[in-house]
Amino acid sequence: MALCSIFCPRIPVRFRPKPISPLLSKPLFPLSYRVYSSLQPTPSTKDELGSVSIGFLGMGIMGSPMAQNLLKAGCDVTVWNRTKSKCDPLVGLGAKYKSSPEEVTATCDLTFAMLADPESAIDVACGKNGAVSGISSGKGYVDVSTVDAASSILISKQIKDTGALFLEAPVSGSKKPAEDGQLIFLTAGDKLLYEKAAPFLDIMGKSRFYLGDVGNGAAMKLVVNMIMGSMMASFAEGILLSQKVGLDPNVLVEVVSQGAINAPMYSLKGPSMIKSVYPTAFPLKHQQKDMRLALGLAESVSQSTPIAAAANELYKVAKSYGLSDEDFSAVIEALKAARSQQS
Ligand SMILES: NC(=O)C1=CN([C@@H]2O[C@H](COP(=O)(O)OP(=O)(O)OC[C@H]3O[C@@H](n4cnc5c(N)ncnc54)[C@H](OP(=O)(O)O)[C@@H]3O)[C@@H](O)[C@H]2O)C=CC1
Ligand SMILES: O=CCCC(=O)O
Repeated sequence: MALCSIFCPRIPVRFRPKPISPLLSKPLFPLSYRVYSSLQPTPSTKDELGSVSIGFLGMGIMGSPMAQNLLKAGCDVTVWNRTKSKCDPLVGLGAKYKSSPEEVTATCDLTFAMLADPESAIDVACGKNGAVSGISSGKGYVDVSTVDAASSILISKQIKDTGALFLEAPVSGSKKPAEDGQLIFLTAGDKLLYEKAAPFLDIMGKSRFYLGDVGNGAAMKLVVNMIMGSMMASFAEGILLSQKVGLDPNVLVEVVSQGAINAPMYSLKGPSMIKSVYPTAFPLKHQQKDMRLALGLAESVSQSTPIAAAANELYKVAKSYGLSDEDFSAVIEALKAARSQQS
């Protein structure tokens, strides 16, 4: 297929009609699948999909279900995780296992990485026995971790120095959307790799945005999560205030859910927050990391973000209370402690 076809205009994902059913909304072989790479024929059948060997690094809350969806769709998946035991369920489902990121990229055409933070994303890509050591020209590396732009650019440079292609593709959506293949990919980097990875992104997600140069996907993700972190902190304040003035916080959640400020997050997390339980979907430590990185982004362009700065302090307090691995909705505990200290 001619390379120029990669740049043929097509309907941006965000302008596509709303899906009628999950099956209809997620065809296994979307139109974009026709555009693959200059190096390989265009896959168009399930067998051809399985002929691209996929690597997946990081079997955490997000990485495991994402890799599982690729397996379920018939992909040839090889997994690696720092803590090896987390690969066992995937191997049980048919995944192959390699003992280092280097071995994964050496054997796979296209490798995804879903790691905790900038430090781990850089180490897994660029460290000893890292992805860079095994990757080579004709292959691709897609980092779906949430990191800052500088870290992503560093990883991109090292991957591209080998002749391989790089795409950053952090995701919006949490544990359940990851399980349901309903993530939103915020991609940037090599356009050719974006097209090459598209059918696989479409297995794991419901939409994807291509945002241009490496760093733009990271920045978009951080802005989105900065908003989310502030929303959650504000919601936590509201729940506690409603209780303190004698209102039923469950009714507050219901009222919020019917109005213009409704967000699925409130109905999803509110009832458990009221019961002081925080089943982890998005770990609080990662939300605080994202607030910190978003504040750094804001500082780099002298943008004032006082609301996010205040919310970040609450996540830091919650972390100091040992709530790092709880869901980020546990930020409410930081406000409870402040309240009990005052009274
Ligand atoms: N959970 C969520 O709702 C969402 C999370 N994200 C982002 O996705 C990324 C992953 O999140 P999530 O799956 O929830 O996180 P988890 O904490 O569940 O998983 C983190 C992964 O990173 C690995 N890891 C951590 N430190 C290192 C290291 N030093 N070297 C090698 N591997 C390491 C962990 O390995 P090990 O098992 O050995 O600890 C694990 O595989 C984060 O960037 C997060 O911000 C994005 C959207 C939603
Ligand atoms: O980074 C985590 C995002 C969680 C979400 O989008 O629901």
